Amino acid sequence: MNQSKEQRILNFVLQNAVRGDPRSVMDTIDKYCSQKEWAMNVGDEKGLILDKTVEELQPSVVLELGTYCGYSAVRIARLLKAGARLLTVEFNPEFAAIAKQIIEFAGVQDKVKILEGPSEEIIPQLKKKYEVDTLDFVFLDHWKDRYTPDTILIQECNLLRKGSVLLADNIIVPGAPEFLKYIRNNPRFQCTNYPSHLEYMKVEDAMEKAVFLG
Ligand SMILES: CCc1ncnc2c1ncn2[C@@H]1O[C@H](/C=C/CNC(=O)c2cc(-c3ccc(F)cc3)cc(O)c2O)[C@@H](O)[C@H]1O
Ligand SMILES: [Mg+2]
Repeated sequence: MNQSKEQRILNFVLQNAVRGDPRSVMDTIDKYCSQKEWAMNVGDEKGLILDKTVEELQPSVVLELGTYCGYSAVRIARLLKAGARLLTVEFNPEFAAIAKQIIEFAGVQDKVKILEGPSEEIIPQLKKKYEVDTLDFVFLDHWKDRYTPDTILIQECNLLRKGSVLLADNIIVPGAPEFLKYIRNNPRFQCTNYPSHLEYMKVEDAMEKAVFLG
């Protein structure tokens, strides 16, 4: 049975990155996906916006929706302070297995927990099953039509506090028009747009940051 693209990305990391070095894992994935096979990692340009948001916030509890191969999980986890943790949600078992190996190879596994399943099932379990009080930071990068229902569900589950930050990828491409309308018209969020480019391409994309006002 021939390999998947994600399996090829994993193999390229195992053969070319430096074990225990998150930066080398990120650079190796970016190299493969810009030179060999495009893949939907947040990439190094939008990744910088993600880095700055995490560094500014110094979050203790982070939720990521859409692990995929674990590129942004490594990106986020490498910046987390001692004791801080990233919960990342992925419902495709093959992608979860690949992400687990990439996260472990990067050496950030102690800060990351992959929660396998659909976000609408996982989010209501965060408080009781995963001992979350509130989320300091949420990175949305899963199916774009799930951004809005999951943002509503996160609020219904009382998982946000004054100052919690949401950061959404792909505001232009593939686009999340319904989310943008929802979040920008919601008085409980203060929004900022960050123009950038689609990972590994010269196509325009953007990220949207939304601070919960409580
Ligand atoms: C049920 C809720 C739910 N629960 C748990 N896990 C879930 C989930 N919904 C999805 N997942 C997982 O998340 C990842 C999906 C991510 C979806 N991302 C894009 O579609 C995307 C596309 C482009 C692009 C493609 C083609 C182009 F031409 C241009 C741009 C660029 C980007 O940066 C992109 O993020 C996968 O691992 C899913 O298994
Ligand atoms: Mg994305």
